[in-house]
Amino acid sequence: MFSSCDWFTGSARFKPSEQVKLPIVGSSGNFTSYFGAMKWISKANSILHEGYTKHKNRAFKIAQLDRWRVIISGQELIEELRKAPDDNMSLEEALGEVLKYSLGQQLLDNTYHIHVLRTQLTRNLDSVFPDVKDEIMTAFEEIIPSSDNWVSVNALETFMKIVTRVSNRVFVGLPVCRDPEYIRLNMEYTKQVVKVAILVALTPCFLRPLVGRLFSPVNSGVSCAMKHLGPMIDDRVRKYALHGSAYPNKQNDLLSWLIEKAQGSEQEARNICIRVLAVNMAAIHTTSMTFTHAMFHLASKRQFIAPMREEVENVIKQDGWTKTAMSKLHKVDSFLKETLRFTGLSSLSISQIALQDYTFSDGTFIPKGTMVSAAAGAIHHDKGVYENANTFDGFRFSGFREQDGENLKHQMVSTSHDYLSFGHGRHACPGRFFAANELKAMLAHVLLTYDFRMEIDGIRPLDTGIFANTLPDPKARMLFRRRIVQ
Ligand code: HEM
Repeated sequence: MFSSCDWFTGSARFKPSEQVKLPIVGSSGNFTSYFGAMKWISKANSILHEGYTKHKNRAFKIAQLDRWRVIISGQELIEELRKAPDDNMSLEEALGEVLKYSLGQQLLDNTYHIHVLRTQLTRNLDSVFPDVKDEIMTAFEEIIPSSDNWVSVNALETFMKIVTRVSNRVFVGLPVCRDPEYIRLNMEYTKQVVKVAILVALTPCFLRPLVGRLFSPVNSGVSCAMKHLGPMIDDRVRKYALHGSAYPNKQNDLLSWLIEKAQGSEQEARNICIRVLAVNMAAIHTTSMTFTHAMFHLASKRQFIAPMREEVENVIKQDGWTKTAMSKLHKVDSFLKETLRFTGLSSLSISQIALQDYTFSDGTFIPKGTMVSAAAGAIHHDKGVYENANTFDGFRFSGFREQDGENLKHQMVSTSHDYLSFGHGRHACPGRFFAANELKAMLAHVLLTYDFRMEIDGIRPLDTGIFANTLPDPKARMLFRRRIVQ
């Protein structure tokens, strides 16, 4: 039986799998565990569901090509995992396992950009909202013109372009956020990093550095980003050095916030570009796939359209297009949260690697070097956790929010041990407040501006499962036309 990371020759720091004394789900013999690991690529969701059904609220292990992964569920274990200190259980280490080869070690060694997202980006949501709204209106009108005739578009690609523009209005500002080459760079960079990460996961450990060197998109991505951002960064760094943080005509965007927080060589334009690309990577695919999933649900379950339109019209009439208005869109928020519950992007969450041997309070022993994750997808579809869990109920959470004292708990951004789409705890997604705001504004705009339907009317396209991810059909098309108000 293979040990963690002995996919041909593993790293010595990982202990043999026999020390992970847990029930196995899937195959277990020497040959069959590799077979089981191959099955993980296309059948991860059903393997996880089987494991959860048999071992709910406890731990089990599954075979992956390079290691065993321990899967946990239940309030106690999940709360314990999220509270475990970073020098015991590490997200960076888990991400670094593959991303260090595709994305580079520098981002993992210094994560100040995450702090910037948690603080400046989130605090500035109010002040950047007019830009977000302006970019949503302009991008939609240019990319999906609201004509009297139906216009057919590839949904995922179209939404990704719009999300890239809108996000980058706040990341780097005008005019770069509208530059087609810059948009393509950010869309392709992410795809390339994910492809290389998958290639790395399928490669024997000793060859991984070589695969990273040959295929990592970092150098070419940074060269292209420098063309668009380099002179702007140099100019801002100069002004910042001369006048301090309140220099004249300072733009209120991620680029400025990064420059202010960067220390030493991190202030060099090339290094700032690496951070901007990394934030785009975390933001664009997650947000655009979530929006695509939501639109596929909405176009195939049309009963949710009229109540959300009414809500948006009422709230905008009262508060205008503002961040405050977005926080009052309870039905829209609920619909997006239900999308993340029902078709979450990943069936796993809060993945961490044990940096030291760790024993959970129920006695589950996790040897150093073991990857541990929570069974998010299975929890989200557990009838014991969510009533009618296998039914998409767009207003499930807005209903709860009407009850006394329940308002905040059921917001899209509120994480918990049974809602894990943004992770949970210290490392919960730092961009989720921005993402929720952007997604709500986009959905509200679409509801008021367009009539829309699936190309095959009323039928939600099938999702694709790869590893533990649930991706919306990348080929599916949607039709849009100017909304006819009845
Ligand atoms: C609907 C959209 C999004 C979803 C579903 C999502 C989901 C997640 C999840 C599940 C994690 C891992 C948390 C954990 O393991 O505990 C994460 C981490 C992260 N997300 Fe998001 N995310 C979204 C949007 C964004 C956006 C818009 C940004 C940036 C503006 C962003 C930046 C990040 C970063 C930097 C991390 C790593 C955090 C760390 O290492 O501590 N995400 N996200």
